[in-house]
Amino acid sequence: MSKPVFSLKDVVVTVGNGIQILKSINFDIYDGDFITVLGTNGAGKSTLFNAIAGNLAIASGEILHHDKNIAHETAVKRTDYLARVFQDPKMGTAPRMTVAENLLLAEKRGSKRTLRNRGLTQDKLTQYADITKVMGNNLDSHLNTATGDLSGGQRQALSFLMATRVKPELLLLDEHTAALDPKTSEQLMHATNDQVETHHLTALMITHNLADALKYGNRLIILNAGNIVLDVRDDEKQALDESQILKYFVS
Ligand SMILES: Nc1ncnc2c1ncn2[C@@H]1O[C@H](COP(=O)(O)OP(=O)(O)OP(=O)(O)O)[C@@H](O)[C@H]1O
Repeated sequence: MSKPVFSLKDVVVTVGNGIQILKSINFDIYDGDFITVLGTNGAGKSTLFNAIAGNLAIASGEILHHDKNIAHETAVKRTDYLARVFQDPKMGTAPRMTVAENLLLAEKRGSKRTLRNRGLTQDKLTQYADITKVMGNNLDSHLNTATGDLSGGQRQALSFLMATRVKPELLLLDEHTAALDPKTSEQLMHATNDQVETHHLTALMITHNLADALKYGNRLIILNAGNIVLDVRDDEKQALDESQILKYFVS
């Protein structure tokens, strides 16, 4: 196996009273891994994402990005190579800007973000119509619509496209379909999987949907009480069923 893109080495996160909410987490993320992340409420899934993204300081350990320890890099610096989509459709998009303007802004990830030179040429609009169309939810008809006027599903699809407009080395999907109705959620999940496969994205996806966690991705991680209690890939993951997974959901 090639070298990992990211490695977590003995990562510990504590809160004020010294309680460890992540306890010596170790795992490697390889190029093209699509890892579904499960665990009970309070298991530490969001904390893990916050630690990787730099929104939460780690107490000890290392987070390596191509062998460089980034544990002390700011969250903003880490957006040069990481992107995240949140559960809340209101996060990740600017509500008063149009869909096209948000996509243009997303192209500036890693460089200074400004819309001074808006650059929304006809070519760009055609390109944006193509990339939004593949999400399959009519977002392509709303390129000039203010983002705040979109449905939750369209807004999440836009957040996804923005997070991947400049291909991140790691995409963090933080229950990104959880706030949507079942049909819209399933539709976005399909589109997500298509995009991950088409663009060979490397992604971690938190979900409480066991069926999705089993169906999608090449690898599955289960967290419990701040520990990784299961980390399986490929055939071993394929062989799992929901009842086997539920055994790891102990509180
Ligand atoms: N800043 C904080 N201060 C104190 N406790 C915290 C803090 N952040 C998280 N915790 C606690 O750490 C534990 C892990 O929380 P976390 O949000 O990572 O869990 P989770 O697996 O994402 O849960 P959920 O599925 O409910 O979103 C919880 O017990 C939570 O209360």
